[in-house]
This record gives sequence, C-alpha cells and structure tokens, in this order.
Amino acid sequence: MDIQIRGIHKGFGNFPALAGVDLDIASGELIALLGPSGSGKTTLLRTIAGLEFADSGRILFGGQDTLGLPVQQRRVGFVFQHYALFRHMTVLDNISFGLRVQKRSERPSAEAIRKKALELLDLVQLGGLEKRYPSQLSGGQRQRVALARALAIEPRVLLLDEPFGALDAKVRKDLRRWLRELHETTGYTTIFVTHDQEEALELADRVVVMNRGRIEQVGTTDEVYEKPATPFVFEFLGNTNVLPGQVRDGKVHVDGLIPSIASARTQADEAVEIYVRPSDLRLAEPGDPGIEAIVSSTQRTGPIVRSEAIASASGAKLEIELPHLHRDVPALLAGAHVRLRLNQFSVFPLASPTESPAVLRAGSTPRRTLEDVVPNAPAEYRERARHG
Ligand SMILES: Nc1ncnc2c1ncn2[C@@H]1O[C@H](COP(=O)(O)OP(=O)(O)OP(=O)(O)O)[C@@H](O)[C@H]1O
Repeated sequence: MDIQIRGIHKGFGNFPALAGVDLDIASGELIALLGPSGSGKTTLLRTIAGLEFADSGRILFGGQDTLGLPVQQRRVGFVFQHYALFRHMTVLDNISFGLRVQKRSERPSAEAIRKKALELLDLVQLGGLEKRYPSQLSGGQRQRVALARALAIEPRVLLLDEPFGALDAKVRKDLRRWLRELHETTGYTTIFVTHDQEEALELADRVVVMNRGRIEQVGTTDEVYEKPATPFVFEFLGNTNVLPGQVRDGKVHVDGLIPSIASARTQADEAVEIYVRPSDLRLAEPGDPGIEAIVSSTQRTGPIVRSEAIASASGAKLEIELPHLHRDVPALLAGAHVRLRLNQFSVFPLASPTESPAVLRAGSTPRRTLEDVVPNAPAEYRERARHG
C-alpha cells in the first residue's frame, strides 16, 4: 500500500505541531521518522493512523483519500513504546484479540483465528509460549507479541512508535535486526518513529528527518549522512565541528585553507559555515595545506581517541576522532601545533535568522485515544490507555 501525504498542517492551540508535511511512501517501504523530541514525529504517525485529524492537507492510501475513513477501516497495525499487552490474557489471546473483536460477518472461525495466532507466534519467534501471560515474558518478548498482535489484522500499513525505546541497548539492537528481517518476510509498508539516529540509519530504506513540524530531508541512509541538506540534518546525525569560512572566486576559504571548490549551494563571495565531522579531520601531509591548530587535550575511550584543538585563525573549537591505533595519534599531544586537513565537509551559507513557523489554525479536535483502535478493549486496558 503506497501512502501520499500532502500539505499536512496540525496545530495544538497556537502551536504548529505539523507545519506543512509532504511525503510519498512507496508500497513495501520501511521508513523511519527521525527527529528530536517535539519535532512532530508522533503527531504525523497518529495522523496517518487516523487517531489525530489534520487541520488541512490530505493523506491517501493507495490513491484513496483517507478523510472520513474510520480508524478501523484504515487497517493500520500499531505498536507503541509502552503498548501494554492485556495482562489477564495469554499470549495467544493477546495476538488473536484484533480478530476476535471483528464484526461477526468478517470474523474468521475460532479455529482459523487460533491457527493464525499460532502462525504469527512462530513468525515472531516465540513458538511454544502461547500459554504464557505477559508478566512471564521479557520486555523484548512482550514487544514481539505486540507486533504479532498488530500483524494479526493483516494491516495495510504498520506503524511503530519507538517500539524498542524502553528496552536495553543489547535487546534493542537484536530486535532491530529482527524487525528488518520480519519486514522483508511480510513486505508491509512500515513507518516507525525514533529519535535514535543509529536505529533509523540501520533499519530504514529511507529516513525522514523532522524538525519543528517540518521535514528537513528525506533520503536513503547514505544520502542523509553523506549529503545532509541542512545544518540541522548534519548536526542531528552525528558530532559536528563548525568553522567560519568565506567563499571567494568560487572557492571555500576556511581558516586560511582552501579545501575545495565551493559547493553549488554557495554563491560567490559570501560568508559560509563549514561543517565537518570529528572523524573527518586528519593531520595534513607535510607541504599540503592544512588548518593550523593547537591541541588542547587528548583522551582515549576504548577503541577511540578523542582530541580537542583550537583553530589558530578563528579560535574555533575542533574535535578530532581517531581509531586508537591510527598513525596520527602520537602527534596529538596536548600543546602540540598541528595542521589538519578536512577529508569531507559540507558548506552552508551563514545561518539566516530562523523563520517563524507558520501560524496554524487552532486544533479544536479532541485527541483520540488508543481505545479508538481497539474499541472493545477490556476495562483494565482502557484504564491504562487513559493514564498513558
Ligand atoms: N494533544 C496535544 N496537545 C497539545 N500539544 C501537543 C499534543 N500532542 C502533541 N503536542 C505537541 O506537539 C509537538 C509535537 O509532538 P510530537 O509528540 O509529535 O513530537 P515527537 O517528535 O513525537 O516527540 P517525542 O520524540 O518526544 O515523542 C510537541 O511540542 C508536543 O508538545
């Protein structure tokens, strides 16, 4: 199922949570919505699901406008960070819940539901645990049951909101790999929200970087990392050094160094900023141009050596990152004068004053709850959903 998102605006009071979002998602794609807290990721996900109404704009599923399409008919599968399973139900009952509450005319037979739930349990690699209760499972296992439950209704779209956010780093990593494999098996169009760059870059076919209710860049993991469209994307995806520069005669000058021809983004003779990652700074070869700097400190953390240096001309603080066995390491002693070359960098025009976000119509629609997705949920669950 492909999804088209067109000009979505959504405000809460006067606050623009989504300030004009356009996005095309191809059928079968695994898309990550990545951005800092408050950038609008969850609001966008909930709007796609039909749990939130946009103030303006359209969302199409397979070319069909979803406006007026009730949540149940959108056939979206959901997994949330704290999507608690029904405590008093076994794993099998949890997974088959979505099918058991379907309209009588659409509901498969009890035997067919059981068979399907057991198949899904195998798919999420929990075969044999069908009689357990959620309290008898680990956090990672619980999230896999939640995923099986979302898959049971054969969703046209699978939406995951920080599905592994509450789990420890190791489990999280395993589940990531596992989710990628599962996606290749099922081929469902999947959108997941994360604020973890590593998770987004490792899992997704394409990453959507969001900031203040807008999309800053959409691209493959290589595109957003290697060719960040904006300073925000550059900074959000990793550690960043910023050096003042100047474009003169089509060339970038930074701290007396001319690293390359100016990128197409810059115009002649303007002030720019050079963004470079700590891992892209190395010692210049003797005789080659380099930024003069004085090392202020060097520290080893496991396999990585991190140095700080001050650029002599501009006084900019620079972080340098090297594998601890790198040949440059011995020269990076505190107090040493070094010359640095830039392996890779981005040039951005000097930041213009931030545009004030568009004033949006106040969102007067009530925020819908998870109960809208599972209308017959047991009281215990409704209680929990109400209190988050
Ligand atoms: N029901 C609501 N009422 C008022 N403001 C809201 C509501 N829901 C979200 N917001 C605001 O909209 C903005 C976007 O929120 P959203 O949850 O989409 O961000 P997010 O990128 O998912 O953040 P996080 O990573 O912290 O979950 C935030 O500033 C948030 O405070």
